Amino acid sequence: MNTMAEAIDKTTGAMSASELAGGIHSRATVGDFTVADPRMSCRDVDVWYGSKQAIKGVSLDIAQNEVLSMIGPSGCGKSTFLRCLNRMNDTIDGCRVTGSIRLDGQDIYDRSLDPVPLRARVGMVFQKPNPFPKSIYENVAYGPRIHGLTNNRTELDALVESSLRKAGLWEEVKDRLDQPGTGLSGGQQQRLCIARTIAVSPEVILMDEPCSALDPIATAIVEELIDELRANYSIAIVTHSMQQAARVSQRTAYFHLGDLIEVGETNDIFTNPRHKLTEDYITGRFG
Ligand SMILES: Nc1ncnc2c1ncn2[C@@H]1O[C@H](COP(=O)(O)OP(=O)(O)OP(=O)(O)O)[C@@H](O)[C@H]1O
Repeated sequence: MNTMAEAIDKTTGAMSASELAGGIHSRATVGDFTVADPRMSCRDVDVWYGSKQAIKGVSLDIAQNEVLSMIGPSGCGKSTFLRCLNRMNDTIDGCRVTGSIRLDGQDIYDRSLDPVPLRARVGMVFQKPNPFPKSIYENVAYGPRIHGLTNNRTELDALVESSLRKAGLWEEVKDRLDQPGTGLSGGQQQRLCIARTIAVSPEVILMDEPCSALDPIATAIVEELIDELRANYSIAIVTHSMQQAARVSQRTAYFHLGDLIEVGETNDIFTNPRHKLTEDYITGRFG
């Protein structure tokens, strides 16, 4: 719990009534967490694993056509917050999410909303490439098939091709579409997973340390791809690499012990952090 003096010191905006009354459970975020034209809007999001609070009152927008990176020391809640954005936390026993998360204005936690189509609209790419034990073609075709996105084999073939092209993998696999996805290199497998995500027409792509299992060359290819994908999607990426955050993202959010400490233009965060905790982290004094 912060002292009032600390809380005021860390606050750029007005303090809420509950904060003034001493009921502070989260640190106020430094920087503007809103954007003019949000694709996703999160407000006062708390996440609990049983009695342990992993995310504390986080508010954050994700813009159209931006890459937002989420950084912070291990255990600060980056992945937990990312998983809230497509209700992946629903699958974890004892995990409870409160607050509001909207996609194009729609509350994604509304009881009437089916999380399965939501996870097509807000797709996820994981740390370790996880192709299905099926052919390259089937890895990409699976989603469109279960979501009924195409009417016939010709349309499905075209969708598989366009998804693999957008993921920058088509030229490398077009002559072996019937071979197992698991037979590709790590970097190719990750691009296959990105193609699989793209195939179901997402609006947002969540990436949880997508390059941590890749070598530097495969990382560079995926980073280039992330930049290209921004033209069509909103992307939120969790990364341990500050260099990667600086290379791929336009805005950066710094988390610490479940709080969103600071958010702003990536360049500003890395060259002129406003919060001491952000500065300590990016200068390597912490984390
Ligand atoms: N399934 C779970 N059950 C209980 N606690 C969990 C679970 N997943 C995460 N936590 C806890 O929630 C907190 C935030 O974890 P999270 O994995 O979101 O952090 P992170 O910033 O992504 O960490 P890292 O960078 O190490 O991946 C940690 O204290 C973690 O131990």
